[in-house]
Amino acid sequence: MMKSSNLGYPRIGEDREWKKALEAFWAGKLGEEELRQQLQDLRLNHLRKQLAKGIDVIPVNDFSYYDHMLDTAAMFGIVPKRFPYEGGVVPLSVYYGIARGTKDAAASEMTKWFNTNYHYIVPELDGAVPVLTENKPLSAYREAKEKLGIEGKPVIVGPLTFLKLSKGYSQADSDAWLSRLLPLYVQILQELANEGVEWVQIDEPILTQKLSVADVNRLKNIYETFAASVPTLNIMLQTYFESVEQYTEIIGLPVKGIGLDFVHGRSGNLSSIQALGFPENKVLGAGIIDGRGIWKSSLREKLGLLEELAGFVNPERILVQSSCSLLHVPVSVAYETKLSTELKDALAFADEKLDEIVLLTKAACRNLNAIPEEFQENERAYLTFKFSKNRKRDDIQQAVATIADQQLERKLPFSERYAAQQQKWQLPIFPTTTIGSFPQSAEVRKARQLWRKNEWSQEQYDDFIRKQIDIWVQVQEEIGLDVLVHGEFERTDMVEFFGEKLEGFAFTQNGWVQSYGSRCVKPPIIYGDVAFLKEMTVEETKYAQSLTGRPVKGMLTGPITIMNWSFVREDIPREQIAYQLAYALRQEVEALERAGIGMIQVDEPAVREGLPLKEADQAEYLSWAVKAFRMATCTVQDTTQIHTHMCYCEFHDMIHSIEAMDADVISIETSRSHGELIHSFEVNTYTKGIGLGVYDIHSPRIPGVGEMTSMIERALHVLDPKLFWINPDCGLKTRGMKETVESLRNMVEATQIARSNHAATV
Ligand SMILES: CN1c2c(nc(N)[nH]c2=O)NC[C@@H]1CNc1ccc(C(=O)N[C@@H](CCC(=O)N[C@@H](CCC(=O)N[C@@H](CCC(=O)O)C(=O)O)C(=O)O)C(=O)O)cc1
Ligand SMILES: N[C@@H](CCS)C(=O)O
Ligand SMILES: [Zn+2]
Repeated sequence: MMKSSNLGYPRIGEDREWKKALEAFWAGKLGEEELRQQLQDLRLNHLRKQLAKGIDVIPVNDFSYYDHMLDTAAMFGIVPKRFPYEGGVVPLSVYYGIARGTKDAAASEMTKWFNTNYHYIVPELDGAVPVLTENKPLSAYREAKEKLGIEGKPVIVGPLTFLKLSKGYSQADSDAWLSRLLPLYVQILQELANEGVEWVQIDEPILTQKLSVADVNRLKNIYETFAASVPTLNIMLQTYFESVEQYTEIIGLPVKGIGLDFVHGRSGNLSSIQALGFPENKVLGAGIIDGRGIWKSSLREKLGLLEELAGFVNPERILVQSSCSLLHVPVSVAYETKLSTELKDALAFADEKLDEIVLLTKAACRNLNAIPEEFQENERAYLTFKFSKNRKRDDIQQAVATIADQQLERKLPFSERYAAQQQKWQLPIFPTTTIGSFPQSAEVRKARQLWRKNEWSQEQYDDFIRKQIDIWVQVQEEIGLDVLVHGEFERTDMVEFFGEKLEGFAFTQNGWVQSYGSRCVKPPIIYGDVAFLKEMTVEETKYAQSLTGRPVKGMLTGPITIMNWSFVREDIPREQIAYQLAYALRQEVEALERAGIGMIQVDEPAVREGLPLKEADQAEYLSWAVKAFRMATCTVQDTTQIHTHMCYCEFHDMIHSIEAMDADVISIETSRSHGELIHSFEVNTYTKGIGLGVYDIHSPRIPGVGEMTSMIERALHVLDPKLFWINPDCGLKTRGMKETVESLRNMVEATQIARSNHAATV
């Protein structure tokens, strides 16, 4: 009999109870015991739900107090030396200190989890002596069994993925590190086996990337060690987000099951199975329901896929499951009351995906060749949406096709137009600026809530936003920043805001997804052709500019970021969606320019995240991503300065594409990654303006002048001082007013020191 399985369930809760509990705890409004109790209630609810839906193999230890990579590091006692830790179970204060920073110690780096908008905390191995501080998977297993009678499947981040995503060690030390970590993993697994655990899911998403010969040997060593140490335990070696590289080596590993993604890695994994078969003695975790998209599956098509797989694997040994953890999708469509029926019927969030898994498993168990009656409603809704006329705008498709064929270039090359811009703006050396958003205080959120509920008129709300702009323009002038921003107070989120104003988007009321820590986003849904309707940002930007003689930067979110941070339609190529967005944004860029705004920032923090995991697909993506950015920005005058911003990602493998975007100035995050990223932008590789992120905005900690000065000095060793700007790592929307002002004052002071140190040389 085929069985149903899940790889992970969203942590945040139906009403973001998780987020609220964490933030109340950090604010001192909830004690540790209460926090633990509330989170346990939530965790058990998630398990109950999966049980009630009929999932046979339910994951445990997929829950976290912040992030699963941080949990794994903490479980091994891997705590950076700058935190007060003397061994044993890592106290919650230290755990959250690593994630968020403390008064005395900077937070650990945070970066994107593969190609998703989820961010993990990067373990710092240097100086650590790993020990097993607690067996978290075992506690989670016991809890599910004792409280709910569930025979859970503990989920663990696999050793190779953990090691490859950690930092603070050299490649040459990889084997030494593995030999330290492996005994701890073995101990965890042995304790699980002794407890009678049936299945363990070991997540190794790193196997979707091409491994070196040495890493393949490490992989073999890891799983051979496990097989020898815990022969009775069924290990499901779980991969996701793409097809696996080195299929032959992977299926040859001595594990009981292998989980493959047949959604995002469908063609690669399927052709591997077709060409090379699948071992008779192994279970196939068939990830056929999209764990990171929101669209309903055609169950008929999925049953066909299962049938195909059953041609290679005995159906008795197939687990029907999601393609990855459901962490990346909202909890349930049930709470949506404002979507059109046609659209709502086409959606499946986590809970609905579990239903799809169960339905498919049942149908497959009965007869793989017969389409059951329960599938009829699914097929009707799926096809109604697929062929809906509400999704097409011929005029947009036409216009985009024409522009995409044009030469998308600024009139002058960078050096000439930058000189013209310098002439126009007369900025000092090392100009200071911020990334766009200022604190989204409780007051700002409250105002928006009142307006949304029609308790405030449009006029009242607009007045309120103008007052915020007044306050912050004045603050920026007082602090002495050179290039100001209006503060983005009118925006819920940098993507949601634009989606709300463009045609082709829909919005959920409760479609929240965890982005990092307690911070969630509500990605819009691009369901149809995208069209510009009316000016989106001109009013507020123009108003801010009217208050000051200093330049105010217009602030837009770029086409690739809007696309990558939305849930997008699957009936046309992503490239076309990007061009439609670029065409719409070009109209906004031109409107800002017409309104007298001479610096325009088009944020693209999500370009890296969209980079295909397979090297062979990357060049094509980068080529149309660059083209989309240029399409949005290339029509401005020479003296109009185009800025862009990127954060929390690796840049080194796409630096030439960033250069090709041809923005005049890029501001990047560097402080959270402790300055490592700056080397990607060294003088010889990157030749345009660079704003260095000199402090971490995700931490409540106020950075000192000294530490920012040394960061600036370090960067000036490798960057051209004439092209150098100074800014925080990212937008300041998550910070309070007091800490923002103090931090920015320190930043300006550090800039003044740098200016006097370098005045003679620039
Ligand atoms: C820059 N980043 C972004 C990413 N992805 C995006 N889509 N957007 C981004 O900005 N990815 C990478 C990084 C991740 N960084 C962040 C930073 C901050 C947040 C964040 O603060 N999220 C907020 C939600 C923002 C929002 O939509 N706010 C609404 C209010 C919604 C709400 O909670 N309403 C309350 C009532 C009001 C109240 O009492 O506060 C309710 O419904 O109960 C708004 O401003 O109106 C968060 O709270 O997590 C995300 C990613
Ligand atoms: N302009 C945005 C960029 C975030 S990546 C902000 O400042 O919040
Ligand atoms: Zn940013």
